[in-house]
Parts: sequence; C-alpha cells; structure tokens
Amino acid sequence: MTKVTELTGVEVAKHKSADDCWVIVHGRAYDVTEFLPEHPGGSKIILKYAGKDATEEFDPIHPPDTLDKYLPKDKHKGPVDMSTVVVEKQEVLPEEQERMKRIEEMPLLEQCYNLLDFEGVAKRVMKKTAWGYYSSAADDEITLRENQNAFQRIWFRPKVLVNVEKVDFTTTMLGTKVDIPFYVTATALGKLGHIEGEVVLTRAAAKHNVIQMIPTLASCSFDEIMDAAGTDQVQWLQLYVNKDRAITKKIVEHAEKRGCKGLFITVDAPQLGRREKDMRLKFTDEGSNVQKGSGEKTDNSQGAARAISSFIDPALSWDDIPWFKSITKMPIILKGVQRVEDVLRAVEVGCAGVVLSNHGGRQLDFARSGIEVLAETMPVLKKMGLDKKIEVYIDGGVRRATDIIKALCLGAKGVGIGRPFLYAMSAYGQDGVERAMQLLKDEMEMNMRLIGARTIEELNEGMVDVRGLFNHGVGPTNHLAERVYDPLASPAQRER
Ligand SMILES: Cc1cc2c(cc1C)[n+](S(=O)(=O)[O-])c1c(=O)[nH]c(=O)nc-1n2C[C@H](O)[C@H](O)[C@H](O)COP(=O)(O)O
Repeated sequence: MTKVTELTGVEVAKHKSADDCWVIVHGRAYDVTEFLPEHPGGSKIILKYAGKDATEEFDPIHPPDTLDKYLPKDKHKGPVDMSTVVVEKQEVLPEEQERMKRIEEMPLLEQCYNLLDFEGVAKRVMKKTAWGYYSSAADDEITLRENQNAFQRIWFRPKVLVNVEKVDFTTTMLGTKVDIPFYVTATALGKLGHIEGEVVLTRAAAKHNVIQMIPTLASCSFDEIMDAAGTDQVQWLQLYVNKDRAITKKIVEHAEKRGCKGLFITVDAPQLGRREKDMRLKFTDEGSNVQKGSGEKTDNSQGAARAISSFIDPALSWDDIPWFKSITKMPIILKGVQRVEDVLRAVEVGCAGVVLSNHGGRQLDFARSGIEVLAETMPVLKKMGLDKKIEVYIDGGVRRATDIIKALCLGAKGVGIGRPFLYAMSAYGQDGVERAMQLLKDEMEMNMRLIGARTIEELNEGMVDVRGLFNHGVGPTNHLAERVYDPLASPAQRER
C-alpha cells in the first residue's frame, strides 16, 4: 500500500491568507478558505491560525468528527509531518500568569464542602471564555437567579419521632435503579473546562451509579462518551433536532443501537438565548470580524455555540413527535417544558416524561423555575389521575440535597444538575465531580433523617410549605447591573 506522503509544516504555512487558508487539526491539513465566511464564530478566529496548527483552539468547541461531517472531502489535504511544524511560542499574557498563580493557591479539594464552593473556585481558576460560557445565562440573568431563589421560598414541615435509623434514597428513573435521584444533565462543550471533556463526567457518574445525559453539543464524540461508560452504566441522549431530519434519524438510531436508555428532545431552544456575559468575554478574546461595525445581526456570544448549533430546527413542533416514536423504541422525554398545558399535551402524544426546565436560565429570561412549574403541574396531573402516566423531572438551580428533597416532595421523579458538575470538573477534574456527588449523597442522608423520611416514597407534598413559592415578591437582586452593565467592565474595553 503506497505510503501517503505527508505535507510539511512549511508547505502548509504557505496557505495563510483569507483567500488561501489552510489549518492543521490533529495532524491533518484542511483547506478552509471557502468555509471562512460561513463560520458563525467569524473568520478572524480561523485566520489567527492560518497556515498553523489550530488543534488547541478547535478541540474544546467542536466535536472531533466536525470536519469529517461538514467539510467537503476535497478540502481535506491529508496528513502533516508535525515534526516540521514550527510551534510558535505563545507569550503568556499577564492575565494568564495571574490565573496560573490562582491555580497554585486554589483551595484543596477537601476544602470544598458544598456544590457552591466549586463555583467559587471555578470562577477564579477557569479561563474567562470557559467561565463565561458555563456561567452565563440569557439577558439580565433574572431566571438564572430565580432558579435558586425559588428553592429558597419553599420551607420544610418535618416529621419527628420517626425511626430514621435506616434511610434509603435509591429510586428508579425511566426504569433504571439509581443510588440517588439526580442525573448529570446535558451541558455543551465539556472541553472548555477540562482537556478530556465529557468523559470525565462519564467516569465520575459510573463510580456513583448516576445517570449521564449525553449532550448533542458535546466536545467529545458520542462514541467516545459511550465507550468511557462503565459496564452497566446508564446513559441518555439529549437531542437538538437538526433541520435535516435524516441526520437526526441517524443520531437517534445510533444512540439506541449503542444502548442509550432515553431520548431527551430539547424543546426550549428553537434559537440559543442571548448570553451577554459570554458575549463580552468573547469580545476580549478574538471577536469575529462580523463585529467590526458590519451591523450584521450576529450575536457573537453564540460564537462558539453557534458554530455548532446553527443546525437546530426552529420549526420543530408537536407534529414531529409521532415521527420520533416511529424511529425509536427509546422512551421520549421533552426537555424544557415550562407550563402544565404542555405537560398534558406530552401525556396525550405518549411521551414517557418531561423535564420542567428553563435551560439553566440560558434561554428565555423571566421563564419560571422548574420547581415552580412542578408545583403548578403535579396537583393538576393528580386531579386528572395522570401522575403515574408520565415521569416528571426538573432541573435548574439544584445546589443542595434539600433542593432535591423539595422537588421529590412535590412529585418529581428526579432532578438534573448542570453547572455544579462542570465547575467541579473544571477545577478539580474527575475527583472534583466525584466529591460533588458524594457531598450530595451525604447531604441527602442527613436531610432525609431530619425531615423524617426513610425512603423516597415517604416524601410527599405535606412535608413542604409552598405558600411563598408563587409570590415572586421583590425580583432577584440584579447583580448584573452592579457588575457587568458597565461597558468598561471588562479590561479590553477599558484599554480601547
Ligand atoms: C450550564 C449549561 C447548560 C446547558 C448547556 C451548556 C451549559 C454550559 N447547553 S447549551 O450550550 O446548549 O446551552 C445545553 C445543551 O447543549 N442542551 C440542553 O438541552 N441543555 C443545555 N444546557 C441546560 C442544562 O441541560 C440544564 O437545563 C441546566 O444546566 C440546569 O441548570 P443548572 O446549570 O443550574 O443545574
């Protein structure tokens, strides 16, 4: 078999302009000239690596099979002899030196006593763009804060003198027995926070018998994440529906073949929300050239996400559900339902479940919290005798086991947790995620005892006081106005 001659770094370096642009990714050269104007993250970020190795920049944002899937074969220029590629010494910016210093001084993992501790550490040690992407939410981030505030408007009515020597908080979710009623929810771009990406969450979840929901927009490929799973570990697929239904069908069928046990169709993101914190931080890094007064309506805060999410179909509707039921046997759950009327519709069309969720506040600002929609929904389902017909989950703002217990008292089957595991992973890797999961288990055991419940089945709405839940009272403090609205808030703008 003839050995394919490798290109040299010198040859690739010749293609370094906007009208002749090659980049190297994972040791192979690609001609991206024609793709430049289409890159929703803008052409500037690609031109920065024209004629050079772009792997480090490419990896966290794009699933590994992106170029195979989307770049025509004739643009694949073949393997490069990487020993001939000149690696430019990147000068370490003062800000990066600062960050390195904070990493040296960061608290020991054992000094993290709850999920919010991980957030505090991650904020200090993560790259700004990564922190921006993970922490940001839509518009004024009111819903982001409401997700946590809503839990704080629910109070317990604990039972006493119950023999709680033995406490068992195992349960089933979509028929799978789990140690504790939470799952790792789908959050995109895992490699922004950790070089290995989502497989870190997979391994930690396997150790704690926790279900992982695999995101469509993962940095790792779907098969990498499935391959990293433990032998009998259960995983679900989160699906953004593609305008090209043939692609969606292929993804769903492959996931079922690989053993996924649930199809979670995301229904709250016909378009990605506007995440201004993310936008500002992207601006200081390498804004795309579309920003340069082009007046084009390009929301670069979606630069990264938009580069891999412009495929999402805004035309998705209830009419599509029968088609999904025809292409898979997996239970179908709608993720991002936000009103009881749609829960009833989901029962009607035969969905196995819903996730009451506002996408972690990243979509429609002023959407209500999942826990509030749950408190609206369950009494209606019970009254209509439908509460056993569908499994109801919530996510958003879950940071304590008491949040999980409140959700279960109100009738949820389980809860999804997003950012805390991303922060734990970004700051401390797999050990961090495992500690976060263990902390929740310890809190769960203690609080089940204190509320007077020996099993999940004993949790009920009589154990919570939700009178204040629906009264939003004074809106969540608008921290954004204090810290971010000042257009000179980020260093780059100050230097202009
Ligand atoms: C934090 C985060 C959440 C994302 C997320 C990315 C991040 C960084 N992404 S996103 O890029 O499109 O916005 C997804 C996603 O891929 N698909 C999805 O269904 N939900 C996505 N979500 C929402 C997530 O599944 C949960 O609904 C949300 O994280 C729950 O709130 P907490 O973070 O407070 O736990």
